[in-house]
Amino acid sequence: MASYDIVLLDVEGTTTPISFVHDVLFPYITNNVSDFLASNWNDPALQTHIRAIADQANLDAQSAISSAIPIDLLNDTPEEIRSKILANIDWQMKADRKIGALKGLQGFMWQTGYKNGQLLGAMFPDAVMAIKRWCEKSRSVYIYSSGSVEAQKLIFGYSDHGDLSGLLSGHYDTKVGAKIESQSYLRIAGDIGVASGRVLFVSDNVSEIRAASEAGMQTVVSVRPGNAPIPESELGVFKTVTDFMEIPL
Ligand SMILES: CSCCC(=O)C(=O)COP(=O)(O)O
Ligand SMILES: [Mg+2]
Repeated sequence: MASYDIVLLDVEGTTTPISFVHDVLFPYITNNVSDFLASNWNDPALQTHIRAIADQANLDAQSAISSAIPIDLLNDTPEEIRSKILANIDWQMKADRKIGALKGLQGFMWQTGYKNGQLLGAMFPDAVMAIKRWCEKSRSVYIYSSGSVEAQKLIFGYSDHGDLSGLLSGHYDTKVGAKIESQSYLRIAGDIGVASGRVLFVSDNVSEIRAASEAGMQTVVSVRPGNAPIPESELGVFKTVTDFMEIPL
């Protein structure tokens, strides 16, 4: 592996167990969303997320996605809107959809859970050790996740290893582009102001790794308990680690 200046990390399956996302973060949403919408309906910040979910639902309905029900924010009653939004969140979460509107609402809701102590972001200990070592050795660490920037700041800010936010130089979510498109990685390198070859991207998802590699980034696949197995056709194509401290500096 060549030297690198920037480390770009995925979250779920990389710094954080998939089980934490699926068994803690997602149930927090499904268990609380109905009450949360009822209690906070008139909050302008919530209404911004509602509009984004409705816009996405209308796009999905136009694209004939079978579970999508159009939401008419001007003519539906508030009760109709609320119940359609709840149905929409339910199917999107069951499908584990990595789409900006849903991820935005999730991050907004998790804020309450982290701040009141119900949620504590789970980190693999070796990921935290490696992030600290990279910072000590003058590498800058950035995050790129399907989770919203707000959700990323929360999981690292309220982590089971304390507040890690000071170790991170920046965050990207899918506003910069889809994680399986190489253009997204070129945009991130451009935004940081570095040649893509000076960036090391670590993720559990081989399609993301392939896209980053096509953009010229160096890559490592994160192999963690509970992650999806690497497809047989991809075995041996990319460097893999089970512990971040194995990644050379
Ligand atoms: C970053 S906070 C919650 C995780 C999440 O919702 C998610 O979709 C993570 O996807 P990733 O791109 O980090 O695998
Ligand atoms: Mg991931």
